Amino acid sequence: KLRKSRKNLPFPCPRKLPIIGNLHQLSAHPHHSLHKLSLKHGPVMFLQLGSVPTFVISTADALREVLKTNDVTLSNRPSLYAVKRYSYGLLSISFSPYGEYWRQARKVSISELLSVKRVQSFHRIREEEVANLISDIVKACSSSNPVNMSVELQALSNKIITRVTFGDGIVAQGYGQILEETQRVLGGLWLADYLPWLGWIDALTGLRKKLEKNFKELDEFYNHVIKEHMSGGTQEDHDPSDLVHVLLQLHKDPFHGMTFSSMSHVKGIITDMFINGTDTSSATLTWIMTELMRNPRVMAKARDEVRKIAGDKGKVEEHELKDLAYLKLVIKETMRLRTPVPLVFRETSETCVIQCHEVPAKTRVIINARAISLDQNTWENPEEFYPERFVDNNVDFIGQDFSLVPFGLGRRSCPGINFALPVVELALANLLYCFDWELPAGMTKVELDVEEELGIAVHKKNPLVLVPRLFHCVQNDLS
Ligand code: HEM
Repeated sequence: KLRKSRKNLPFPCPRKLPIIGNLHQLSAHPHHSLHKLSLKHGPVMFLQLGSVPTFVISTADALREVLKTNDVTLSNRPSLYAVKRYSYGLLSISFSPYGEYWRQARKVSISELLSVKRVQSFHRIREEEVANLISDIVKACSSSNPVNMSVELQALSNKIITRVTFGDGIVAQGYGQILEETQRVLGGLWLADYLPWLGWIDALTGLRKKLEKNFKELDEFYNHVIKEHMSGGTQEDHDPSDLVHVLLQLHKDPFHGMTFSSMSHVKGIITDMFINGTDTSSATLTWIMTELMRNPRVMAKARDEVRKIAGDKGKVEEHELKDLAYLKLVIKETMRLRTPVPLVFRETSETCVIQCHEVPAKTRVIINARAISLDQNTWENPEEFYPERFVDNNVDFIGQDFSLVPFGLGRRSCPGINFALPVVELALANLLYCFDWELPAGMTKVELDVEEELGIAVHKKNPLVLVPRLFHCVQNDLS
């Protein structure tokens, strides 16, 4: 029986405070707080985050039940203040509302920017950047210095995504700081997103000014890149074609030009690539190294596999990745236990029915991917890092059975999975092949305090610092 919609929806809901609702119950790690609340209030709970009505879904069964009848309605995204600006008025794939523009932009991006063939064309960039990373670490080996792996891994994924997106000529011109600031501003807490009527405080605290300054710099950077590409400045070295080059071709194409009709459309998609493609891969790699340090048995097994496959030739090459079965299990298990994007944000596009109750349009929906990975009803000993759990369990990354959703699921699932995995696999395989890893003197276990930016786990204040020991098959002078 369908019950009428109400201001306070009749779902389990933790106690609210006036004005801020349930905001005070979220810690610096919202996915942890939400997980804890869900254990008490149930797998589908209703929160009032400021003035934003929000559903939180925390188990595979609940996700299956809710999406069974609401897959399309829940394929919308909330439009957040900073996101609107950086996506040139919601023209990115990630943030555009569910509808014709999103459908076309996503379809074309999957076939032209993130296809297996396109990703394959960037193998030289991946191999060069992984070789640079290894060579930096080799230098640290000779001086016995510890290495800040969080910084190294973030630099690796930044360099790869920047070269792939903007082309080689651009990297040297040092725009990294602008892009880093963009990520910081996007990750900030915007009152306007939770209490719109208090949004003016974002102006008082200087957040809006920061955004406008950074957006102007970013836009100038994009204009510069686009001008260089149009004038052929960086086009001569276009093997492979970088993503800006491909987007400009699509913009000129009479057929696709309808989708990418203005430069703002092109810029919206560029933002998609580097915002989604950087911290996600580096967070994954940092978590994998963390879990391997905590689990020496798994570290030894993964390292032995890699060294057996690559033999004594001094490095692992991309064509060998397909043979690294255990390494893939390690990655999958890390994405389960340490889900790098723990919260997936959606919004209802129209009124829908959830558990027999009418839910209005524009209700925010948070899928707690981390909580789903820790659900006792789905996973045996869910807190244990045990890659072998996937040996006889074919559950995939892409959420088809709802129990593992690190890349989201359904229509809005991550289209960058084929881009991300070769980066993660190649970097990890070489880190394990080239070095034995130890904790710095005096440290007995790995402690990582993880912060979140944009919902992505990052490790900046308390980075992962490790001491590498060179494997004898690797030359100690790679230069
Ligand atoms: C380990 C790396 C990555 C992880 C864990 C990850 C995770 C995610 C998640 C959880 C979502 C939301 C999905 C949903 O709503 O169901 C998403 C969306 C998205 N990701 Fe990724 N991602 C990764 C890498 C990448 C890369 C490398 C790119 C592109 C270069 C990318 C591009 C996107 C885009 C464009 C969307 C928005 C899709 C849409 O709204 O239709 N991602 N990603």
